[in-house]
Amino acid sequence: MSAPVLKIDELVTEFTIRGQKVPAVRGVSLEVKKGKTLVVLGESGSGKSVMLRSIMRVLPRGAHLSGSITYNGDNVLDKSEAEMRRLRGNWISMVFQDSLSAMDPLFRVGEQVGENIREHRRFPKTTIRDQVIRLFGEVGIPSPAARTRSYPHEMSGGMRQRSVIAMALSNTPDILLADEPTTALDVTIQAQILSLFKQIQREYGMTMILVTHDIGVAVEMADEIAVMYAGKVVEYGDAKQVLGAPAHPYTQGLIAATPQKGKRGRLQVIPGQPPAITAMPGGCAFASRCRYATERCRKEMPPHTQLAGGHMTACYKTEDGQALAQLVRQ
Ligand SMILES: Nc1ncnc2c1ncn2[C@@H]1O[C@H](COP(=O)(O)OP(=O)(O)OP(=O)(O)O)[C@@H](O)[C@H]1O
Repeated sequence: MSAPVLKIDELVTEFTIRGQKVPAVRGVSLEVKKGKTLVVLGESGSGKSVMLRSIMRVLPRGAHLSGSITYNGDNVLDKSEAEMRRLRGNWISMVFQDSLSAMDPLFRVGEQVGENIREHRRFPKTTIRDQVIRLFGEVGIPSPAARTRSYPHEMSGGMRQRSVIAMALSNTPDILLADEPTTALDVTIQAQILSLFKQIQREYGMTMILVTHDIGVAVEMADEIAVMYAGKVVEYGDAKQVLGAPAHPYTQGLIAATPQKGKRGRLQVIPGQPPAITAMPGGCAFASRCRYATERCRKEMPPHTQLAGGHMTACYKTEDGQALAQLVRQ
């Protein structure tokens, strides 16, 4: 089995809200293997983006990080800001949902991609220009040489997202972090961008962490899946296991709420809302929405239970289920 390229251990990310430290990420441990895609799945507000931004250390002032994020044997959290600048956009790159705000409206897109190369490499101007044109061609932008001279607002959403991807790839990073990279795009463009990611991954052997709330994207892209709820990973494992035999009631609910090909009938929406980070309950944060919840779930946070094949879940139902299975076997 290949070693993890990136390993996150007990990551806690806190914000200061009205003078109080409030965690948005509450002890996340994850790893991603070379050339593989880890999809982080969960509803809005579950802490997916904050977790991804914690890896890059691009968080608002006052945010506090603890735990460890190991990349190339070093803890990213121990690096100086100068070391982080060398890492960002060079070894680890990020693509955000909103391509318009990812680009400066005042500069031509080609210049912005070129600038990202110049920041990290001492290449002559003409080499950089050629590289930008090559990158634009690679990400499927038609007439790449002409397009490098466009301003962001002159491009369609899909083309602009392609140029953001070109920027993220410009220094052939080891790891690409993508935060809802297709959410703002219409369905056909979404499919094109996802297949572009796959193609790039094959060609560059790149490792990816992709954040999404869309199970369809997870089905399409994931080697492994981490399901996040209220700042914690509640289920983690091989994509086929997590999607095919979801163990956590939240994952089961997410899947039941997703339209499936060839299946008719009403979708089962998960009732209620996730708790706000300022009002986190003591036990399992999903308990108030879970039809299996017991008193114990409301009082104590269930520990991680290992299932077969590295599949993990944090739910007393599974733990009790396993205990029952053991009793039956005895
Ligand atoms: N700068 C901040 N200050 C205070 N709270 C924040 C800050 N940024 C994010 N949060 C809170 O942290 C929680 C997690 O947010 P996050 O953006 O990671 O969720 P998400 O799962 O990525 O959802 P979405 O898909 O809506 O972005 C939310 O409750 C959010 O309000």
